[in-house]
This record gives sequence, C-alpha cells and structure tokens, in this order.
Amino acid sequence: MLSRKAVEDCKINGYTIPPQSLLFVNIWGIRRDPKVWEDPLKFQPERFMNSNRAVDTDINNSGVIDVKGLHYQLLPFGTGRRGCPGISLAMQELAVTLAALVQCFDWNAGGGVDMSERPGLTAPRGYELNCVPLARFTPTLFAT
Ligand code: HEM
Repeated sequence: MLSRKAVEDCKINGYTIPPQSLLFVNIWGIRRDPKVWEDPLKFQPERFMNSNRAVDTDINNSGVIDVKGLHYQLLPFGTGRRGCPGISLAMQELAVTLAALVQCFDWNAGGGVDMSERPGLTAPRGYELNCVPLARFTPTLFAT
C-alpha cells in the first residue's frame, strides 16, 4: 500500500476527496488485476521484458513498462514526489546481490516453498522461508 494525504479537496473518478483525507493506493491489487495483467498470478518474469504481454498499454506508449513510477500498473517503488529515492541504488544492488547469491551458493529450501501471503501493509509472507546456503566454491579458492 502507498499512502498519501490530500492537502486540498479534489475529485477522482467522480469521488470527492475531502482535504486531510488519508488515502491508500493498493498497488498489491493493481498488480493482480486481470483487467491490466494477463494471468496475473502466474510466475512469468519474461512478461516484464515485453510490455505487449500486459493487457493495458503503458501511458507513454513507449512500449516499455518499467518500475520508475511512470507506469501506474507497476509501482514497486511508488511514484511522484514521495516515490522511493533509493530506486537507483536498489536497482543496481538487486542485480549484483542476486547474482552473487546464485553464483556463490546452492540453496536448500528443505521443507519446500509456500509463497502464500498473510494480510499486512507490505504483503508479508504467510510462512517463513528458511533456506540453507551451501557454498559452491572451496574456501581455498578465496585464500590469498
Ligand atoms: C528493492 C528495494 C526497494 C523497494 C521495493 C522500495 C520501495 C519503496 C516504496 C514503495 C516507497 C513508498 C513510495 C511512495 O509512497 O510513493 C519507498 C519509500 C522510500 N524509500 Fe524505498 N525501496 C527500496 C529501496 C530503498 C533504498 C535502497 C533506499 C535508501 C538507500 C530507500 C529509501 C526510501 C525512502 C527514504 C523512502 C521515503 C520517501 C518519502 O517518503 O519521501 N528505499 N520505497
């Protein structure tokens, strides 16, 4: 959920929003809306490589739906003046960190993986995900 406070009254989609109202934008719901996304619950990372897979087109018709806050169907970092200021750092760190975790370790999820969620403002996991890392390289490789 993203939260905002209305500083003055405004109309959105025919609804009058009084000043000082606290508003929550349900980005969890938007990302699961079948009117916007084809088969939204399917794990299909390649959908982000080709925006034609989204039912809706992006607002600029640039052909690319990205995460920077211009395409309202995908807002992991929020949008506007209060959007996440750490986006550039996060986008660089994410790829490097994920690559290092996959390159350096085999991961054993032992009891299996259950991706169910429980209610909350940040879509928390329903069940803990305990993974055991097993180093893929022998320590001597890193000895100086
Ligand atoms: C994958 C990593 C990250 C995600 C998904 C994420 C997501 C978000 C989201 C959704 C918001 C709310 C934006 C809005 O209300 O429109 C936010 C705010 C914020 N994020 Fe991040 N963030 C990430 C990493 C970071 C990093 C690395 C930093 C700092 C180094 C950071 C600093 C902040 C700060 C300071 C705010 C509050 C901005 C404000 O209220 O004006 N975030 N982030």
